Amino acid sequence: MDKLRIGAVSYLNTKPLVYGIQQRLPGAEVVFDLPSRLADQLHAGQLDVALIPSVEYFRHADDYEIVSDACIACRGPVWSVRLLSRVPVPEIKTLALDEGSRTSAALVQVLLKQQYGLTPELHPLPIDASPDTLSTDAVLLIGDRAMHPTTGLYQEIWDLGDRWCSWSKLPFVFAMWIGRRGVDHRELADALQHCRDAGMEHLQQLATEHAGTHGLTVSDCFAYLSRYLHFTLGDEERQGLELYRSEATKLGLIAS
Ligand SMILES: C=C(O[C@@H]1C=C(C(=O)O)C=C[C@H]1O)C(=O)O
Repeated sequence: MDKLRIGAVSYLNTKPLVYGIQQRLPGAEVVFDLPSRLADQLHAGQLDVALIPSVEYFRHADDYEIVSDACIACRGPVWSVRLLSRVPVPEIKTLALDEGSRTSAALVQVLLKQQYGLTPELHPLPIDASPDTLSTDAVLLIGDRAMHPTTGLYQEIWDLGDRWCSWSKLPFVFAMWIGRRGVDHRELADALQHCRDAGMEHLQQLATEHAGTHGLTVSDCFAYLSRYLHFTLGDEERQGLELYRSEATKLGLIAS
């Protein structure tokens, strides 16, 4: 039988979800990449299961199913998903979107439309380009590179987790483990849940191990993993997902 191919996000936020994954799934090949690339690889059949942006699940809901209750979510500020605006937010006309993102790329459009009636012209922010090299009014940044103090001059900085949760009074789910419908994922679901549970029990160790390489203090890294991020898809997270889906659908952002 071919090796099971699993795709996981390469950011710090995923460390607790993949704790001990290779030992728990010795027969699987685990690859790490940007969320947007994982979504494309899963869609192209190059991966069997992947941690992909939640909006991509909605875009292919007929083919996909949620494999595990392990996810990347927040219940308030998330820290690593930010809108940096060089002009007052109501004046944003051009917006660059982080190439790694799909969910937050849609979320920022939902929030700008909802709160200020804005439909900015969109530009890509390539993964290796610094926001300082672009002249758009605003930039959406996600993942590790969104966590650091900014170098440019900004009028406003939004934490998208905070904005969503304050408005909706519901959590926000950025990414989920997704596989193809009709495949028996029970064993894998069990393994992914165990990895998450083990990761949650070792957050202090993970913070100590990864703070330095991410330019964070151990206590900030621990706060990010333990207070900002949430890793379980519960009822409220599902309600948040449904609301996001309907808001994104209204703007035509779900059709793939
Ligand atoms: C909280 C985050 O969630 C991420 C955001 C994603 C998106 O916007 O598509 C996808 C996967 C998650 O890793 C983050 O990366 O900072």
